[in-house]
Amino acid sequence: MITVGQGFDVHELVEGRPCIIGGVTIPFEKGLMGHSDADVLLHAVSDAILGALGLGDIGRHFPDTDPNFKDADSLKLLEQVWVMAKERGYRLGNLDATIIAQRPKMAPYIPQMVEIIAGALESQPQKVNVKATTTEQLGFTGRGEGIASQCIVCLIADVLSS
Ligand SMILES: Nc1ccn([C@@H]2O[C@H](COP(=O)(O)O)[C@@H](O)[C@H]2O)c(=O)n1
Ligand SMILES: C[C@@]1(CO)OP(=O)(O)OP(=O)(O)OC[C@H]1O
Repeated sequence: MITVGQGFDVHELVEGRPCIIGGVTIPFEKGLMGHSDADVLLHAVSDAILGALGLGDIGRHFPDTDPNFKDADSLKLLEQVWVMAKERGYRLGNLDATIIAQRPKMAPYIPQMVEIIAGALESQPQKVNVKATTTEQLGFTGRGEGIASQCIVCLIADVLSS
């Protein structure tokens, strides 16, 4: 059986916060604002998996009103989401994600992001694709006010036929 899900997230870029994307701390003059560490890519990945499972979104499972998730490591949240997928018998088919940011340049950090996401999903890096695009200086991402990410995921459950 195959199920697919998609995720989308946005976080504001502000001064005085670390810029953590895909589990990688990227040297940059600004960072992402959020209740958690605001890892916009891992949030989109988590939402895509939860969508594929029909389980809502990360805000439902990890509310931003809960002090337990203040400055939470989004990789740990993704690992908890992955437990939900495994409990239902799923493994990763493939995942494709896009980071939408004018700056910083993501390309040097993408291989590390892929390794981190594949590790969290107990899968091979070949099944995880992460890419980046600017918006040609248009819109809130183009003005550097925030960073967005989107992700689509395919999960597979092997069912025995009789
Ligand atoms: N924050 C970003 C945005 C883009 N890239 C890479 O640059 C290439 C060109 O981007 P365009 O928006 O002009 O298509 C793109 O292929 C990305 O690989 C990046 O590293 N970081
Ligand atoms: C992750 C959570 C929880 O700390 O907080 P934020 O970092 O604000 O992120 P958001 O993308 O709004 O998603 C859900 C939240 O509940």
